[in-house]
Amino acid sequence: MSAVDIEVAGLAKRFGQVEAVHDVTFTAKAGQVTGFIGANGAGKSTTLRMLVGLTAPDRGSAEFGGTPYRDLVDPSGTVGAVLDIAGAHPSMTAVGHLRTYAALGGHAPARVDEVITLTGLEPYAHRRIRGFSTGMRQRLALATALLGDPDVLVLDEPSNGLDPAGIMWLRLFIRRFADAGGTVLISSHVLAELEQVVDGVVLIERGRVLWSGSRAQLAEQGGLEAMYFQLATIGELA
Ligand SMILES: Nc1ncnc2c1ncn2[C@@H]1O[C@H](COP(=O)(O)OP(=O)(O)OP(=O)(O)O)[C@@H](O)[C@H]1O
Repeated sequence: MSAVDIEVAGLAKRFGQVEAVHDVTFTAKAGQVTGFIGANGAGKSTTLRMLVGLTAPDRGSAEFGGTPYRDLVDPSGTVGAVLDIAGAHPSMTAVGHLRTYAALGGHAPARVDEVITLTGLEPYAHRRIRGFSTGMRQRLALATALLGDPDVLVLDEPSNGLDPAGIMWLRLFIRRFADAGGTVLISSHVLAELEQVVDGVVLIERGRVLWSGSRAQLAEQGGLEAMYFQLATIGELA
């Protein structure tokens, strides 16, 4: 695994009257899990989509190891993103879906079995996606993102729909990924769940970074929940 930091500088995006992302700057370091937190509508998904070129920013930049996503030589080998779990065709099986994406991405067919094992999809591998629960879809989306054996994972609310065992499994998975040198940027509303796994946190509110810091700095603030409610309230009043 190569060490690839994510560097975001001055990102901004407006949709008509809505300033979804006003000015977002932060770094997510290799070997660390960085939590990206904020209220509904704070601008998390828009920021993550701009990182991987799905939404064009009005201003600012996002780079992976110094290179914007669009200029990466091996995009799927550098960044795996789980941003939207609705994309799989309902009549395909999980294996069929992964084989298609492996072929499209030029990945070895054997990688399909590897990602199925990595994400615990074996029991559902030959079932049609139509009947998948949200948790199964999350695992399939993660498996798809892992096909290229990326150095970086960008995950938007990946624990939505996962049962308690699934949440525990995901936490262990991303911890191991970061401990092996990978970079993880993960958004969530569920503060308690993130607190267990993050090395650092970026808090956004109304499209601006309100606070960012390490796990140790977070502890000085009394933990994630205390910091969040203190600062998010200040942000609302400002
Ligand atoms: N394609 C779009 N067109 C118009 N407005 C949009 C679009 N995408 C996002 N927005 C608006 O931009 C703001 C930020 O949305 P975004 O989805 O980035 O927030 P979020 O922090 O991910 O929220 P949530 O936690 O609810 O997913 C919201 O006001 C949203 O309604």
